[in-house]
Amino acid sequence: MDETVIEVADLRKRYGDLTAVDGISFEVRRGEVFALLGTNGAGKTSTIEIMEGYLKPSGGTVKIFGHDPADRRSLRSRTGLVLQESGLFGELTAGETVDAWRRFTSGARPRQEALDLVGLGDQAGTKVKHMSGGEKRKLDITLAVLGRPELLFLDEPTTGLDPEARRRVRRLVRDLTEAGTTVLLTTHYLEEAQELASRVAIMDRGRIMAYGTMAEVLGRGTGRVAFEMPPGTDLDGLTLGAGHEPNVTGQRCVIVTADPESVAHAVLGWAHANGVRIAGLDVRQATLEEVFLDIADGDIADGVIADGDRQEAPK
Ligand SMILES: Nc1ncnc2c1ncn2[C@@H]1O[C@H](COP(=O)(O)OP(=O)(O)OP(=O)(O)O)[C@@H](O)[C@H]1O
Repeated sequence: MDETVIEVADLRKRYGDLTAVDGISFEVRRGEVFALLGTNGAGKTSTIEIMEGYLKPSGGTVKIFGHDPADRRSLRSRTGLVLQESGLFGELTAGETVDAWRRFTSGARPRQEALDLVGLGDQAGTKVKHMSGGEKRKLDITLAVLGRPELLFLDEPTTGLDPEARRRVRRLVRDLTEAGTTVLLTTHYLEEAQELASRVAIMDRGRIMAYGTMAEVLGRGTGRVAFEMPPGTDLDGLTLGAGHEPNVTGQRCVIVTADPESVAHAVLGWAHANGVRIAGLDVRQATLEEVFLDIADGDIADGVIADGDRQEAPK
């Protein structure tokens, strides 16, 4: 199924003279985790707040399930939000908080099930004001998924959580998407985005600099293929595409490439055909963090990334 849940077209947001969002376009499809990433001040929060219906765009359009996000009434029961700043009441316990939200959430999960989802099962009786920052974050997530939303906005959901709690949230996100929930995720933990997201947009200074499937975006960075070979091996027969120069130090050969899988195939074919025994073959794709840093450093500047069969140049 390839149904569009969020459609953003030529979106702009200006604050006085400052252009925070500079004509961006992307779409989020049903059942995927879409990561919206970016440098500080890139315009992510502005974009998300427009998608959530809290902020008016200066130009362009956003559609959520085909509706204007400002039409909160049509969307409230279908979307869940985890905002950066939570609005919990200190005097209520975790259980009372869930009960209060259950009253105006149709089809809400039972209290215990909701608290167990994020590992707060033992803390139903703890007052919010006595909870740690991470525990409050977990409660925010509980409330966001209470009504089993079709679309979940997770704005830095794991900030302040310990590694075990972050793992639990990752598992929860995977379970939710397996059950058909669409997730729009922002995070500064790029490993987390790489693990969870099927598609990604990376923003810098109001524009989208990289957009596509995770594999397409990772393909923009530089990976490498490295291996050991017997002394005196002749590399002449190893045919690699343009721009791929083997770098040999002693018995070790390193090839820097944006397409490590194709290069590894070529190396294995060459070794097999020439009876060369190679060892320690190491094929490494760029990480999302490396691609992100290239963008932040201005090394990826044109920003045109294929988005599967729908080729689109992000504006
Ligand atoms: N209400 C506002 N009035 C004026 N400028 C604003 C306002 N909100 C955001 N900005 C500016 O717009 C730009 C984009 O901000 P935004 O919060 O959308 O970025 P961000 O990508 O979420 O950043 P971060 O990762 O640091 O949270 C920044 O330069 C910010 O200072």
